Amino acid sequence: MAKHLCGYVVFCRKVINKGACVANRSVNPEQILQQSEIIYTEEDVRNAIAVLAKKISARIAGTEPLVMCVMGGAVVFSGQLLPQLGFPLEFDYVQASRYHEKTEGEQLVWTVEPRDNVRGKTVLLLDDILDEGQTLAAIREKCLAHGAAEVVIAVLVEKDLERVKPIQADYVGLSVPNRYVFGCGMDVYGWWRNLPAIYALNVN
Ligand SMILES: O=P(O)(O)OC[C@H]1O[C@H](OP(=O)(O)OP(=O)(O)O)[C@H](O)[C@@H]1O
Ligand SMILES: Nc1nc2[nH]cnc2c(=O)[nH]1
Repeated sequence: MAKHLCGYVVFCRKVINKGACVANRSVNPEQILQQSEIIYTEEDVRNAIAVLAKKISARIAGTEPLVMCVMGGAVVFSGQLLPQLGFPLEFDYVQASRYHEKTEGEQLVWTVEPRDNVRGKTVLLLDDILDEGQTLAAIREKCLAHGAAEVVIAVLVEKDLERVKPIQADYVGLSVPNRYVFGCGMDVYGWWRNLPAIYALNVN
């Protein structure tokens, strides 16, 4: 059975809790963009992903990994990285959210959890951003609880918080300052995941 979920059509997966995927209409997305600052260009992002693809390939080519996209933020990163991984792999996704179109994290809400296809596999988790680390720590734990042999984590960006996090990524494309960032899959109040560059929100 097909379900419509946040613009994606999802076949035959149990949807635990339909996440809030509606953009905040009380903000003006054009104004937000004008008031923000570009911190990485499209070319910076492309170069960073090419470097990540080489490093990841050197580590997991030959393991026939299960690559898991953390929806929805990692959709752009996954889409750009996957064609550069030149070895056999399987693909799946999970969905968990704790920002809910806001700029501060709250409790993690699961929409699609990892399932038994992770058993015995090298799982490559792809996410757009590692910020406080709570999201990826929870996903990794569930993958291991379902019997994953190992979990390798790659993120497009990591936020520099200057404090210890509950999880470390194995591969980080770009480092971002401690500001709310968007573009390349990352939203700002539910908008602008489609931007090819990375921006930082200016707070007045
Ligand atoms: O390291 P953390 O502080 O836990 O934050 C990182 C998470 O935040 C974002 O997801 P979000 O909750 O915004 O959901 P989304 O993927 O739907 O944007 C992002 O995609 C990461 O998964
Ligand atoms: N879009 C976006 N999502 C996040 N999730 C955690 N931190 C961030 C951030 O800075 N930007």
